[in-house]
Amino acid sequence: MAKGLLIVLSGPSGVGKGTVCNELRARMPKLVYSVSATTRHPRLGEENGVNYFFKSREQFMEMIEKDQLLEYAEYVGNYYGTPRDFVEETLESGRDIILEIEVQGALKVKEKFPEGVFVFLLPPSLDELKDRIQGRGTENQATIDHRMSVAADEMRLLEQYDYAVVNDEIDHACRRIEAIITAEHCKVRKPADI
Ligand SMILES: Nc1ncnc2c1ncn2[C@@H]1O[C@H](COP(=O)(O)OP(=O)(O)OP(=O)(O)O)[C@@H](O)[C@H]1O
Ligand SMILES: Nc1nc2c(ncn2[C@@H]2O[C@H](COP(=O)(O)O)[C@@H](O)[C@H]2O)c(=O)[nH]1
Repeated sequence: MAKGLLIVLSGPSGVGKGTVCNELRARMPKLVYSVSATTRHPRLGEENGVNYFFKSREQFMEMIEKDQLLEYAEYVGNYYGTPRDFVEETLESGRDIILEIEVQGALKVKEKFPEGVFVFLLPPSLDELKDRIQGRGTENQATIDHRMSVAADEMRLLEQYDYAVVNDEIDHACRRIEAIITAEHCKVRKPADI
């Protein structure tokens, strides 16, 4: 059986990765979502095992030591990582999986899975990015400033991705990503790629 596609959706904080990913999952019910582990505290309404697996630092370090993470990164004071087994089992079963992760982690995934599909989500402008992260109202000003300060560096890594999608309107961004996934499924795979 052919393996599933590993799709990595990345981009700066506040660009709309979570929003676009939720909409994509509604449109593509067979698309599996990778729930990450994090040491960040839950936001209002976030549920353990649904939005994230919320871990203490000690628990997260144990996951690293036991090699349970496909990748992990420290981002603005917290650790985030992708549980390995779930991703590998999903791909083996022929289903597509989407990872919604920041750029350092995405590039580590690329080293391990160069055949993955790496999509960078861009804001229409930096002002709009700031408005979105501020408008979400989930972080304090210091955290927003910190996240914005790393956004410019993150966007410089765009050229390492396969696709760039501007999240101007959610519907447009989703249509573009759906088209990318469809095209990737139609791609002729050379023996060296398999
Ligand atoms: N196309 C869009 N137009 C206007 N607002 C948007 C759009 N996409 C997302 N938003 C809004 O921008 C804010 C940030 O979106 P979201 O939380 O999905 O970003 P994110 O990239 O997942 O952020 P983080 O990396 O910090 O988790 C939310 O309030 C969301 O409703
Ligand atoms: N490298 C990883 N980054 C991840 C993972 N899960 C989420 N993220 C990214 O972290 C930032 C901050 O997330 P937030 O929920 O605190 O706003 C954002 O860019 C996420 O996409 C992961 O497993 N690995």
